[in-house]
Amino acid sequence: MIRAHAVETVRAAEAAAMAQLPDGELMSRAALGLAEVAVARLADTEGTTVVGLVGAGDNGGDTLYAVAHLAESGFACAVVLVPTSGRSGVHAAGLEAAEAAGVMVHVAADDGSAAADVVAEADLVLDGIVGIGGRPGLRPEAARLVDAVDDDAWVIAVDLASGLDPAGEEGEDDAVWADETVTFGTPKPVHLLPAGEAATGRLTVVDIGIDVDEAPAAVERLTWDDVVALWPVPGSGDDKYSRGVLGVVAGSEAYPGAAVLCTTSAAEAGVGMLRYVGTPTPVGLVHQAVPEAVVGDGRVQAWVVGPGLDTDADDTHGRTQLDAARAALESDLPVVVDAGGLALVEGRRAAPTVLTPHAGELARLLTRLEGAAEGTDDAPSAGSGSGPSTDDARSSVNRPAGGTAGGQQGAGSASPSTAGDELPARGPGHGSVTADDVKGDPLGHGRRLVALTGATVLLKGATTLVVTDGEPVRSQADAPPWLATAGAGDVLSGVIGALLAAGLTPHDAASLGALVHGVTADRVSGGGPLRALAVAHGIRPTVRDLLARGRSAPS
Ligand SMILES: NC(=O)C1=CN([C@@H]2O[C@H](COP(=O)(O)OP(=O)(O)OC[C@H]3O[C@@H](n4cnc5c(N)ncnc54)[C@H](O)[C@@H]3O)[C@@H](O)[C@H]2O)[C@@H](O)CC1
Ligand SMILES: Nc1ncnc2c1ncn2[C@@H]1O[C@H](COP(=O)(O)OP(=O)(O)O)[C@@H](O)[C@H]1O
Ligand SMILES: [K+]
Repeated sequence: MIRAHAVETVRAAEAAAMAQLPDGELMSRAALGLAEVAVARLADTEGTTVVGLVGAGDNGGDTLYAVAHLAESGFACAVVLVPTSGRSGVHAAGLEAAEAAGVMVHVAADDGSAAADVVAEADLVLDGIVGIGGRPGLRPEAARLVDAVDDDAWVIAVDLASGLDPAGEEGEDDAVWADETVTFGTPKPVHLLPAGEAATGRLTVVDIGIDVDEAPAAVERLTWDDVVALWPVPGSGDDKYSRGVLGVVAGSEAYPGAAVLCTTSAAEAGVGMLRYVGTPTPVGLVHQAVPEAVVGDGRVQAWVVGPGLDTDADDTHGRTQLDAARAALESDLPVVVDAGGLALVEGRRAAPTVLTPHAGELARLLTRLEGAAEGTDDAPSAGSGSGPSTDDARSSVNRPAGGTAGGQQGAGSASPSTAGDELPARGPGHGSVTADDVKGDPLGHGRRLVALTGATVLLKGATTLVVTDGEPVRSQADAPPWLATAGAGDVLSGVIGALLAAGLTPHDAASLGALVHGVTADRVSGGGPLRALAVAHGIRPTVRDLLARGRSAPS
């Protein structure tokens, strides 16, 4: 597991380490580690020239010492001092070390265009403008220098890309876009959260001897090794019931394919037994595609409610299925609620619950529940026409146009959430939340839904966030953009349901499900298009291989 720590935690750990060490030791370790990475990248790129952008704090200090090491190793090195106060504004001892090593020093405040010319010549740029002490955004003098960086230069952000919010909460376009970030001691939240991950580039952690092992993480990311630690592997005393029975209320006459996708992935994830509750068309499809599934209600350990559920159905079969969905939500069993099921959520459930919205669904749910909490009438039901807004141009999440469900051969159409995406944008207004609002602050909006429902909220996207009250946020970015395809969410809900039925906590089931779903998509895609059904069929070999990896790893 990768664990990222909040700035306060890092500063406390640094203070504890510094109390035991000679002055300047931590900075010296940070600078040496940074210089070693820079040397390796210069070798990879056959670069010879280095420029350090140096701000007013210790981030600039790290950079000055690192550039001094690089100059001593024979590279042509310069630094540009960014603060308007010039030399007097930067780390004095670091500047002295750089000059002693023969580094050229340029003061941006004295001659900005000459400094920009120097920056433009560099093969490798060290961004030491600000680190964990930075406020989001770049000042104009810094932004001009950053703009001058050559497109082919390798940009290493020192600790974090300057301009980003270290906490990763606030989105900020005006920031350095790094090829790589060299961070010290431990990753910071910004490195793993959607607001900063893309601008962070490749993440390298340099050990400087601070101890955060016992400190709570702010953000976590499961890795392949966690599959071995968390995946429910049956023992010799198990039977199908003890391994967990999953009930699935999914699919409808309007969207039958979602039932196939969801039950297929639950079966592929190795659930002990599957019960399926649906209307005649998806029942027929599930019989064919997943003969293991038992059709009809019965005792289960967990439910998946909602993929492809038609909450507007008013025929007898549809109403019976909706009754089963509501009964599952009212039960004291763990439930994964996805797509159409989200429209049935009225607030808190006492039992473990995972809500799996994408940005548009989260916007609609918040609008409805917050409207209800305020006693306003601003509470649209699913399918009422208040769909998510158009894509945010800044977002890397290029959701496909809605209504692409025909791409699932033989599986009928996917979930109503997909159809809902075709609906017109709901503009910002009284009490309403838009999909763009959610994309602009995914974590903040996820937390709002957690506060309203007490559930674990899994917010889907290029980076999938799993938010649970009292737990570090889990952030998974394992999938290729090809996974943005109709029905992929139906597959995810089946995997999470299987894990909940086996007894995992909602937080572990959701994040482990997202990891395996994303890794499977990556394998199935192999760099090209994928189908949701192929992802569902890829779950079993992916889990097998991830578990085998653990068995073959040295203890
Ligand atoms: N504390 C420690 O023991 C260690 C700290 N290290 C380095 O020290 C950094 C933290 O240093 P500081 O606390 O001095 O803070 P920073 O160097 O991150 O930044 C603070 C300075 O930047 C200015 N500033 C803030 N936001 C700005 C913005 N948007 N544009 C321009 N200037 C801005 C502030 O006025 C202040 O002068 C870490 O990120 C890391 O690089 C490392 O040397 C490892 C050890
Ligand atoms: N740009 C992207 N990169 C990687 N994965 C993505 C991206 N966009 C969406 N996804 C993933 O694709 C899946 C889409 O699910 P969802 O939107 O619920 O589709 P559907 O409702 O059609 O099943 C989610 O797991 C989501 O995290
Ligand atoms: K930086």
